[in-house]
Amino acid sequence: MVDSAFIQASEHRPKVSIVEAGGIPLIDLSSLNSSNSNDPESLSGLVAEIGAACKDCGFFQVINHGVPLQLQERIESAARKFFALPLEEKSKVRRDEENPLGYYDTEHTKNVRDWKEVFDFTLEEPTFIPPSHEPQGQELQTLNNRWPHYPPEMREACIEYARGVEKLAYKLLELISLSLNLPADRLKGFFKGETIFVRLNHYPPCPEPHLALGVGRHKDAGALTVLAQDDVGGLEVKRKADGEWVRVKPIPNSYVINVGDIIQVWSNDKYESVEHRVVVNSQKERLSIPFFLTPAFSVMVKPLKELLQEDDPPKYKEFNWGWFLKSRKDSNFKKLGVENVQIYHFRVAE
Ligand SMILES: O=C(O)CCC(=O)C(=O)O
Ligand SMILES: [Fe+2]
Repeated sequence: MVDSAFIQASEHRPKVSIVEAGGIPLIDLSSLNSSNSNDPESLSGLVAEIGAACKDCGFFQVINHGVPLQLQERIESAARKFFALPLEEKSKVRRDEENPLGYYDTEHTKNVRDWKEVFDFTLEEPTFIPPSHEPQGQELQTLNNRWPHYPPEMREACIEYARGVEKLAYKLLELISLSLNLPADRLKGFFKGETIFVRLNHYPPCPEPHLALGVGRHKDAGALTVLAQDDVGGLEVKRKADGEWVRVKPIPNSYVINVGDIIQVWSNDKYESVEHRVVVNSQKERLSIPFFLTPAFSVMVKPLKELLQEDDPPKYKEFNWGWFLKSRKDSNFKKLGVENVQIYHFRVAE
C-alpha cells in the first residue's frame, strides 16, 4: 500500500484507459534553423501554427528545434546517476525553507504528495528573489545552486543543457509575440535578470498507480515551459475542448511546450495556461526535465496594453512575479490546508 499522503481524492485519480487520439499539435521548427530562416513567408506560416496551438490547446510538441541532442543525453545520464544514489547522499543537497534549490522528495501539489523526487537548479548563479512573499520593500535573497559531488559532471551537464534550451525558449517567446501581433522582441525586456529554473523530475515505479499521481493537476506559473521527457510517457493534458485528460505521446528528440500563467495574463486570456498532470506506472521509472522560462522577480505581471480594447478590458489586476514565485515555493514545501496562490485570485470581477 502506498502511504496515505500520496492518495488522490477519487475524482482526481487517473483513469486506466488512456485517450491518445487527437493529442497535442506537432510543430516542425526546421524552417527556423535552415538557410531560408529569414523568409517572411515560411516564418508567417510557423507563427500562425504556433498561434493556433497556443489558442486551441495551450500545449504543443516541437521537432527539429535546433537544441543539440548531445546536451539532452548528458543531462539525462547525469540525472539518472544522481537519482540512483542512496537517499542519504541525495539528502546532502536537500532543499530547505530558506533555499528552494536542490533535491526534494516531498513536494505536494494541491496538498497531496506527488510520487516523485526532483532536483531544481537555476540557470543564473546566483538568482535573486525576495526573502518572503510579503509584497513590500525587502532586501533580496540570494539563491545558490546546490550541486552534488556525484556525478562530477552534474553541474556542467545541467548548466550547458539549460543554456541550450534557453535559446529555444526565447525563440519560442518571439514566435508567440508575433502570433499575438506584437513585435518579436516585445516580451524580452521582462527577462532581464530572469529567475529561470530547471527541474529534473524522477518518477519511480509506483505499486498503486491508480491512486497516486507523479504530479497532481496544476498549471505552470511561469511564461513558458520547455519539457523534455524520456520514452516512458505519463504526461496528461486537460483538453480544452472537452475537459478530457489526454496523454502526450513521447516523440524522440522533441520538446513539449506549454503556455504558462504569465502568458495567460499578458495576453488577457487569448492564450490559456492549461492544466496538466503526470500519471505513474508500476513497471518503469520515468525522467522528465522541464525548463521554466520565468521573468525577473521585479516584473509586475498584467495584461499588455496593446492587446486591450474598449470591449476587451484587462481581466487581471497586476501582481509582482517575485512575490508570486516566493509564495508558490513556500507553499509547496509542506502540506497546507488551503490552496496556494493562483492567477485567478487576481481576476477582475466582470
Ligand atoms: O513530468 C512531466 O511530464 C511534467 C512535469 C510538470 O508538469 C512539472 O514539473 O511542472
Ligand atoms: Fe507542469
